[in-house]
Amino acid sequence: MTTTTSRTPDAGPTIVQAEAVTKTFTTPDGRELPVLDAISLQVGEGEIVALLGKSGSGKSTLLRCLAGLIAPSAGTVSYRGTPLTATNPGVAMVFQSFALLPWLTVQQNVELSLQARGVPEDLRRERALKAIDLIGLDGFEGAYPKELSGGMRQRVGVARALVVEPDALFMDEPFSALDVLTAENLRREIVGLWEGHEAPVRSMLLVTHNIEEAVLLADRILVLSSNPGRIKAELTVGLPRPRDRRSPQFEALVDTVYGILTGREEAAEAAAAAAQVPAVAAAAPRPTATPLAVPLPEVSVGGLAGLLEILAARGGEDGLAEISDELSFEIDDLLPLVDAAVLLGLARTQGPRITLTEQGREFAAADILTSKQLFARYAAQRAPLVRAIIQALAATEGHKLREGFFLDLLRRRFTGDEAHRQLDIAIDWGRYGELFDYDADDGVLSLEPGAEAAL
Ligand SMILES: Nc1ncnc2c1ncn2[C@@H]1O[C@H](COP(=O)(O)OP(=O)(O)OP(=O)(O)O)[C@@H](O)[C@H]1O
Repeated sequence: MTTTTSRTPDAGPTIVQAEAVTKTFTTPDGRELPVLDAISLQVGEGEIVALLGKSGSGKSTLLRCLAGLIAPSAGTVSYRGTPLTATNPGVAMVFQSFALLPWLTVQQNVELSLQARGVPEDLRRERALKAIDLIGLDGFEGAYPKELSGGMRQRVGVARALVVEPDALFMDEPFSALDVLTAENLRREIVGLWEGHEAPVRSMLLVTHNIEEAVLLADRILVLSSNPGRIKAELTVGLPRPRDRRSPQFEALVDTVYGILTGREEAAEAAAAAAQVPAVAAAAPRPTATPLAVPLPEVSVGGLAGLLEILAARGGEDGLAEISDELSFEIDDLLPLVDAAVLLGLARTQGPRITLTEQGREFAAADILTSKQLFARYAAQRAPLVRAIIQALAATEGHKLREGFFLDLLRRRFTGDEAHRQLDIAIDWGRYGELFDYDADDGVLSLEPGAEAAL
């Protein structure tokens, strides 16, 4: 499937273009992992574009393909009409991790980009000082990264990208390692520089998993779906800047994007309505769902129970924006918890609202023993990895298996770290439901008596 996106209505000529970009990685055991599927997009002069998607949807991979840091498996990336054969010459990057060299001063770090481009020393100095000044680091030219706060280090990251006066500034989660206030300040300053035409760039592409950040900054938002990443939706943000997070239009757009990100559940509801069965049943994984096709959301049982209790206390239904506001979380932080509740049939979502199901109400109100029994049933029936572990242990003499068996299977789809995380979550869920146990000393999983009855 090829997805082509349009451009912001008044964007100028195209700077970077992707045509049917597909990227497949090979996992350590030689399996193919499709991450991007035939993505086409354009970034034009005068626009800020945000790439939004859940963790693992391939946002960073797409950004790196567009920057020419990695080559697509198929499809083309062009810079001003010329297909890339190496690093994109029109792009400078800002990374989440700042990526500064600790043994160089602020000024030397900033000059580095120019040195790499062969700019003579006196011009390097002049341009670096200008960029440092622009981003508010005047007076810190001689400081080393370790002497700076996180926010100041990221300013150096931005100065180092701006100093080359790139056609396109690419930013990969640039604010997510910063505290809330520092991140907000830096966002506003970057938008200020963009609006005032002081930043020497013609376009920006921002990777983020933060919905509000995307709505705050972008002219256009591209939402990526996962497994593999495709462009699921494109939205033009027509709000005037500076944008007010509290305005009804802003909140409505955040809600819309949230609804798109959780569209999976809406599709299930539509299917359920057509089949006249309860939406929860339709939202549950089909019997064919495998642990590789339906990963477990990365949440603990405690976190999940917390969300359900909060919802129960709010009458069983509320808007996710309202819940996250009250808890001072970003709405995105709630997403894995919401995914887990939906996967287990404990809640359903409709656009930006979440509602407890009957099972969810029962679980939230249960005493600890009952909640363990209920959880065991939901996890065994609806969480594919938990189900697969019970079935595999039940089929083995002695009802024991080494973790390596499951890790090998998981590595067919996930990287090593992800495979371990998936198994850790399944063990957390299985232990809580007293379905199986895990001995960390010898890495062996064993079935608890009676666990098969939960299947
Ligand atoms: N070099 C690589 N080799 C193998 N797999 C990779 C490689 N780089 C990324 N992946 C996998 O590709 C998928 C997408 O990763 P990517 O970092 O692009 O997603 P993302 O949307 O940016 O995620 P996040 O928001 O968590 O940073 C993941 O499953 C990841 O493990």
